[in-house]
Amino acid sequence: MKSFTDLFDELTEKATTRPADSGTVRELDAGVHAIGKKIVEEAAEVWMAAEYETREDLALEISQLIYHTQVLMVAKGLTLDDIYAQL
Ligand SMILES: N=c1c2ncn([C@@H]3O[C@H](COP(=O)(O)OP(=O)(O)OP(=O)(O)O)[C@@H](O)[C@H]3O)c2ncn1[C@@H]1O[C@H](COP(=O)(O)O)[C@@H](O)[C@H]1O
Repeated sequence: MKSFTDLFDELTEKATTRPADSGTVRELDAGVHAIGKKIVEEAAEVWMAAEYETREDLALEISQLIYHTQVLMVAKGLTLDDIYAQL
């Protein structure tokens, strides 16, 4: 099982090593505007899943929202500590 920190470390590594088959690299290359749109899309899917779908569906949508949010963090050079400082 992967933790929030594990995923962030993995995405940071992908941004550095830039493997050709990485969706994260493709998303980073698409830019902040495109990543922001994914976040809005996933946030809406989280909302809809919470209202109308199963707990499992909701967990999946939340995981995707976390993923795209972390991609945005990497794109903008934010660290986990930058976020923890605001919690
Ligand atoms: N956790 C995720 C993850 N969650 C969501 N996604 C992406 O978000 C998409 C889901 O969005 P949608 O619901 O819109 O599904 P979709 O419409 O089929 O996707 P798109 O057409 O929009 O690409 C997936 O297709 C993935 O592209 C993720 N992509 C990668 N990860 C993890 O990130 C790590 C690095 O991945 P790579 O960079 O691809 O190696 C790995 O551990 C992966 O498991």
